[in-house]
Amino acid sequence: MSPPDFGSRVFAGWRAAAPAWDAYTRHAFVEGMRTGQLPRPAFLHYLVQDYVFLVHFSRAWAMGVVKAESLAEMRTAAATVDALVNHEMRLHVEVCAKAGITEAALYSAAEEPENLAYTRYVMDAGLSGDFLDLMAALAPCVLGYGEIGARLGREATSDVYADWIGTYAGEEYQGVCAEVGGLIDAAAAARLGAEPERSPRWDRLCRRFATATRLEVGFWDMGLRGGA
Ligand SMILES: Cc1ncc(C[n+]2csc(CCO)c2C)c(N)n1
Repeated sequence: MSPPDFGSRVFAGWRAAAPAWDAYTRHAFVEGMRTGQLPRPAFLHYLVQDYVFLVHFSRAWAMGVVKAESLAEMRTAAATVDALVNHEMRLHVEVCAKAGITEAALYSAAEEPENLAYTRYVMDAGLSGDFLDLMAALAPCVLGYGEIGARLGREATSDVYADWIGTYAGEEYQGVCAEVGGLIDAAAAARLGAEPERSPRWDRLCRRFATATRLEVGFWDMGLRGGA
């Protein structure tokens, strides 16, 4: 079965040009969640780092509010900041609390280099570019988890990581992906015209997306290391 495009032609084009896409979405860490074989210490290490990741990722979406050039772009970016800081980090807080890790400990966790590299890369894409550059750096994260969640929702053979899988396989998150897919296509059309692939900016946007995808692979690698 071919992976979902979330209604976005631009995402489909960026994904096709990202050599590391399968290494990201079919990483051993993901496979470990699918089968339930992922060691718990690796998952917890990932989750603590991911909490800090989401703090900085929220800042990046807040930059989307700053860089927006329409009210629709501003609304989606502002709603995502709200969803992230007020709702989505709850999974992390609740799972970690059961393992005796407090939210204060999460907030002050030292960032692993792979984590630091990824979030600051995304921030820089927004700082040095426009809204669309920022979206190209954010897209692998948002839509990649949508793709991984949808597949694991169908293919998981264990319920050990059902909370995580359910978060991203669920209708609510799949709806977020469709919204972000629409936002990306509209943002590209507004800036690059009806055939974005023919724009002189296209290759650079593909490279941004491909780099963020490589950084996702590094993030999973870092997670696995935590189980050692
Ligand atoms: C390393 C890493 N990559 C992607 C995500 C997924 N993610 C990040 S923000 C968000 C909500 C919408 O922006 C989602 C689904 C993650 N948690 N950690």
